[in-house]
Amino acid sequence: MRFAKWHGAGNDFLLFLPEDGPELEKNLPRWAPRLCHRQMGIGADGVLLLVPEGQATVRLLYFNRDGSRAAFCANGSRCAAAFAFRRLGLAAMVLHTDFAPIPAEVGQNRVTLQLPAPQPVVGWLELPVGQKTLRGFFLQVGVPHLVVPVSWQDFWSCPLEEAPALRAHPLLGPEGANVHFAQVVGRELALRSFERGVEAETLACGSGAVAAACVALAEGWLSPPVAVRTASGRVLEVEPLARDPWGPLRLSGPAEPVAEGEVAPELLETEEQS
Ligand SMILES: N[C@@H](CCC[C@H](N)C(=O)O)C(=O)O
Repeated sequence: MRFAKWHGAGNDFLLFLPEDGPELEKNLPRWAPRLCHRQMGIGADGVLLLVPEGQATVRLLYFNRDGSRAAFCANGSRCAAAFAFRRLGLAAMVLHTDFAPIPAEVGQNRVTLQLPAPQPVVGWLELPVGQKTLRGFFLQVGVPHLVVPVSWQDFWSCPLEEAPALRAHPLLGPEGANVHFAQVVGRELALRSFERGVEAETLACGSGAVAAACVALAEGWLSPPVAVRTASGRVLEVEPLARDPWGPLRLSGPAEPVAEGEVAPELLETEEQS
């Protein structure tokens, strides 16, 4: 089975077209944990299946590393658009995600997505975690995000101790949320992300970057466009289409190819890996 690996600001993905392998749509929830395993697989944060539907329309299915399906992955969608440009010759397309139809444009070294307004925007919550109470802003950008403002001296190296408890906090409902620690550094928003379905820190989260940028704009921490520096060092740019920080937005950033190859059939045939 043929695969391609790309990363969007360090958030890495395995990409497939239906012709790459048999019954991918049915099998990917089971195969994703094996393919994405960092030591016993190829290694990735998630898997995408691109199903070309019309002239410039691609249905996009996203699976987290643990095999759970998520409605949207912004960095994955940017990588999918760049991959569709390379394999299908599409420079502009609409990606039909489980969240919404997302127009995407592939430029030189950058992919831009046009996103609908975040919804619902729940707002600030006080979340008890152990002996502490943490404040976080809860909203959806296709998938749920909790944005926690911090002021850490060692922002990039500080362990994300509270992240697992926040990610599954009862106040966030049964699905929990992706958790992002955000700090204004100079004119940028520095962001560290702990993702659902990966259950660990990832080097970037595109929809999380959008969520954090909206909070930064609404709270007056920064003005548009917002440069979001991710843990990979790569920067994502978030720009509202109008003045309203809660309206439709544009997200742009790099999407970089890593490898193409064949998945060893044994990887998919072996017993379940943990
Ligand atoms: N990395 C993503 C978000 C992927 C989905 C997320 N892990 C979830 O299950 O909610 C992005 O770039 O948006």
